[in-house]
Amino acid sequence: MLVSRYSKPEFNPYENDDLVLETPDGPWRAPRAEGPLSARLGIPGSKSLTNRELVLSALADGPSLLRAPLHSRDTALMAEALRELGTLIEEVPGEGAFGPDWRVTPQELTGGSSIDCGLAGTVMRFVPPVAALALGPVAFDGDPHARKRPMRATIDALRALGVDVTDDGRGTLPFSMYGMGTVAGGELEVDASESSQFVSAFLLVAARFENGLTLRHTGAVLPSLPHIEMTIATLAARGVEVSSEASGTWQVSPGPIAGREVDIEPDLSNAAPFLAAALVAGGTVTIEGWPERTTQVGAQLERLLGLFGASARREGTDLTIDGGLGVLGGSSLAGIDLDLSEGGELAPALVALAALADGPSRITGIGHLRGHETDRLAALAAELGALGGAVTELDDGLAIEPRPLHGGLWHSYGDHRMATAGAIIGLAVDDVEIEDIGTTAKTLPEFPALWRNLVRPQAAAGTVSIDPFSSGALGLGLG
Ligand SMILES: O=C(O)C1=C[C@@H](OP(=O)(O)O)[C@@H](O)[C@H](O)C1
Ligand SMILES: C=C(OP(=O)(O)O)C(=O)O
Repeated sequence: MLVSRYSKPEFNPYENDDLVLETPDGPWRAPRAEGPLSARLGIPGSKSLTNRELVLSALADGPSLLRAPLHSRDTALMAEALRELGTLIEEVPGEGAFGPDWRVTPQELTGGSSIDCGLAGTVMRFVPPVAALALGPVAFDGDPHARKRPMRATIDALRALGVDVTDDGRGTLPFSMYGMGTVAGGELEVDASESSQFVSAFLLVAARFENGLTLRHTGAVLPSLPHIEMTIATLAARGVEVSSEASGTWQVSPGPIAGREVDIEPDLSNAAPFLAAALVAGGTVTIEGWPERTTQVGAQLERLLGLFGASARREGTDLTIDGGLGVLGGSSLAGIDLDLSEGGELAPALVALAALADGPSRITGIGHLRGHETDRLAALAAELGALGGAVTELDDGLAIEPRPLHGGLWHSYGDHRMATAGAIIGLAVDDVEIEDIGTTAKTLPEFPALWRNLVRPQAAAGTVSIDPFSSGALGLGLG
């Protein structure tokens, strides 16, 4: 089995001592908020956009430049997977505050490789259809828990397209396939009820199939629709039109995928714990570089945090969430009743807030979170329960009864969003320790440092204020 831990590339993108990456050996004591926040920060690039643009760049008819991409374990794994298939991906100096740009030069795709998917859904779902266009065998495996994530839809779809796949019948990693160098395409049925990524994966490569693709989703539910919209938008920007004549059906004509220069937006879902912190500690948190228009589901945070009682304001490219007095200052958080099927990746942060609210909450439409980095419904219920909370698993979600919480060890299950949910609780509850905070490197290696800055009291004002990334404070240390 391939098991890799993420380690930052040799370059040090940060000229700011506040952003030294922390990788504690033992549990990480979650900082307690000591007063209302007045924080301002930038967030590294979107995982979902970076990994889509890497895939599309590898399939394109010319070179691409990804500006300010995310540098994290999931994107490093994607870059490595595409390199394994022959793509040239180089780091080049750029303007981004969190690492270099990526120049991608597509090459003929070649097999004869092993792909480490880590725990990255985007790698395990997006890369196999690309490998179908390579000539030769390609093996896929990942972390121990990755072997529990649903992959049957990928395996079945590859076979339906005529690709030879060898697996053990469990519908998970590991499996291997034999790419024939070309795929005819045509009609394809996919049950994407367990993950929208099964749809995105085949749409991303479909223009390279000889006959294009008509893909029909057959399952009863389809989660994370904005992520499919994101796939369609990234394709459109490269000249590939995806049409949809009926709900759950998409058509892609064969044709070239254009190389392009693209600015990667900040990861708005990774902004969730930072914005949520304003409701817990009180005061304001401002995220810089918030896009005016985006397909990222994190854009819904303005509305979703409003349900708990926050107010939001946009000034230029800043989004500010104002948590008023916050839980710690004595204001109450409203309980919520929410169908979150569109934005399941926001659930851990929202569940943490719900556990600190004044009334009960129900978050539904997220049964598919059982197939995420861990079974997030079970993990959230267990970890909040262990701190004195009362969280009940529903068929497709969670019911949360706020209770007084106490400190304790919060397990991360190798899941970045479990770790950051624990950090939200730790703002308000003494002695919360996060087991394996390093797992945040999956999408945000800077999390521990950014979080510490967030809650660091500002001596003079008695509030915290961080501004490490504005006005070019972070230059690249690349010569
Ligand atoms: O396509 C993508 O980039 C993603 C789609 C969603 O997956 P699911 O549909 O499996 O929830 C989301 O939760 C995940 O974080 C990223
Ligand atoms: C579900 C997630 O990730 P993945 O891309 O591994 O599916 C997530 O980041 O919340």
